[in-house]
Amino acid sequence: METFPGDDVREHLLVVDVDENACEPETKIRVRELSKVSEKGVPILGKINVDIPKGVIMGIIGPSGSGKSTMLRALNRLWEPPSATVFLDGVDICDLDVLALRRKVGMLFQLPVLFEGTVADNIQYGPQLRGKKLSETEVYKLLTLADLDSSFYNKTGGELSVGQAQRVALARTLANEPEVLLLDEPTSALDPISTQNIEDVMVKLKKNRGMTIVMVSHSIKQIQRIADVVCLLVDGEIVEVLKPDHLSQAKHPMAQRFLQLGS
Ligand SMILES: Nc1ncnc2c1ncn2[C@@H]1O[C@H](COP(=O)(O)OP(=O)(O)OP(=O)(O)O)[C@@H](O)[C@H]1O
Repeated sequence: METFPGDDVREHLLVVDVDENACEPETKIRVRELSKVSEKGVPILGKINVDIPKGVIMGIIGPSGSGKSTMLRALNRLWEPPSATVFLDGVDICDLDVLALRRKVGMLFQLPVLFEGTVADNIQYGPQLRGKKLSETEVYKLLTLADLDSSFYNKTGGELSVGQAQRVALARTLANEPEVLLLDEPTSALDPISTQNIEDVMVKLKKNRGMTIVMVSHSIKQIQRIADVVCLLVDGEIVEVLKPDHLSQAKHPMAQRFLQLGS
């Protein structure tokens, strides 16, 4: 069996078998002893260990300032993690070309920022950087995948609602054919219908494409709707990894308080 630095912590790992019939689900992202200390010496992340199985939606929840975004950003090197702490398909992500990594591990933020030009220009941008020109049909397919109809093709950012812009940002990310999607509170600025649209797309991407999705959310209800597994972060440490319907069994006192107050 392949071993990784920090694998001696494996027995302490909080691991959930997402599919109870599977012996050991394939790990897409492996995090080992990931720590971060601020420039002033304040601990932000403390020796995080987690295995993210392939083809699941993992929700990350926790109180404000607990390190959720920092952890997420380490997974595609928006924050550069120390070497040998984050592995994609068993390869240290610090050894990968950073742009190639970010194509494989795409990210969507809380507020979508579209480039100038049309929706189609935005969607074609990533592949174009690699010398690939997406055809009109390919752009339409990506629009459909992000739950947008063909009328959006020639619209500009200024003509879109935040929810529509978020779906364009999603289509733009999907144009790079990522294997993993990182989502940092992707629906916190959206109305309930736009939220549901995005959630539906996530579930379809997992089901139809086997996509691995890691989503930071402040909404416990959202996590319960779409996540297969939940990672609970408190003060820079993972205190629980649970199935969403087992959240009420979280033992950590801060976790319990957070869950009681959460919506
Ligand atoms: N570059 C940095 N330098 C100093 N402190 C930082 C830096 N990045 C993050 N922090 C601090 O680290 C802690 C964790 O931040 P992070 O944004 O990861 O938390 P979070 O759980 O995502 O919070 P929120 O839910 O409010 O978005 C916070 O106290 C934040 O102020």
